[in-house]
Amino acid sequence: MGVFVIGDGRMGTIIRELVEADSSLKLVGIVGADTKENLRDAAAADVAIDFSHKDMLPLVEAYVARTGAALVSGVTGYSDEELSRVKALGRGAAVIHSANYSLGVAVLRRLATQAAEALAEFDIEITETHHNQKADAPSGTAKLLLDAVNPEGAYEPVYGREGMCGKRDPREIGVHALRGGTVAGTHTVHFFGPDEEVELTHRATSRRIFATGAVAAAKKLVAREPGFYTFDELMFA
Ligand SMILES: NC(=O)C1=CN([C@@H]2O[C@H](COP(=O)(O)OP(=O)(O)OC[C@H]3O[C@@H](n4cnc5c(N)ncnc54)[C@H](OP(=O)(O)O)[C@@H]3O)[C@@H](O)[C@H]2O)C=CC1
Ligand SMILES: O=C(O)C1=N[C@H](C(=O)O)C[C@H](O)C1
Repeated sequence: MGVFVIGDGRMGTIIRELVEADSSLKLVGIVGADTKENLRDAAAADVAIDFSHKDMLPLVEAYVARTGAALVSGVTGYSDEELSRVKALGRGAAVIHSANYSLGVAVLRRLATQAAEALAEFDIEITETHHNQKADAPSGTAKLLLDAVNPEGAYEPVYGREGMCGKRDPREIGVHALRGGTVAGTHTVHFFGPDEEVELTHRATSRRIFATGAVAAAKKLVAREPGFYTFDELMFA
């Protein structure tokens, strides 16, 4: 199975190592920011794995449209419009986008939904912590968890608080980003009730878990018909 890796940073480098170490996979190519134009006439692969940057999207769209390669996208920081464009690639190829390819976060998402249903009167806040090189905030995973506890959009997200912001509105969910050091990614969903608190935390101790999950998703995706798939559909169905 031929794999084209898009992005040669922290994630792209690990994915390249995993591909090169797996005898069932063949590295067709890899591009980063300074070599991104190579994607315009790059060789076709069975699957492209994209952990680059939102600004790479037009080149990724062109590559998938030209080659029909399946696409595993892990890029975060997309606008709603850009995310719709990623999903639209599913009309011609098998496509998955997930803000988090770890099995642990897939389970955390389910637990968060269950807790939010059971603790309907509790105040919910989401905190995320990442390394000091992260480009986007809040993390894609924090947004994923926000959707998990707020599937109908009934609550209003509040991104940080400062000044005379007044008492907390029961219909808001605070989302807070911490940045520092080399933290691979920690996410906590807090449920605050009267005299009690529940915290659900996922702590990545290496970004290798995301790369492993993305490669596993790629192997499953290449067997699928064109369409847009979720991580849950591919890995747990
Ligand atoms: N879904 C998941 O499970 C995970 C998702 N991510 C996401 O993956 C993405 C990459 O993360 P990470 O590897 O840590 O980031 P890095 O900054 O280490 O790598 C990003 C890559 O994109 C390139 N790039 C940067 N800016 C641009 C640009 N404007 N146009 C084109 N290419 C660009 C970089 O090139 P150069 O180095 O030359 O700048 C590099 O090749 C992020 O969006 C991150 O949030 C990360 C971990 C897990
Ligand atoms: O940039 C990162 O590092 C990560 N990004 C993803 C996100 O934005 O949720 C996933 C993971 O937390 C690491």
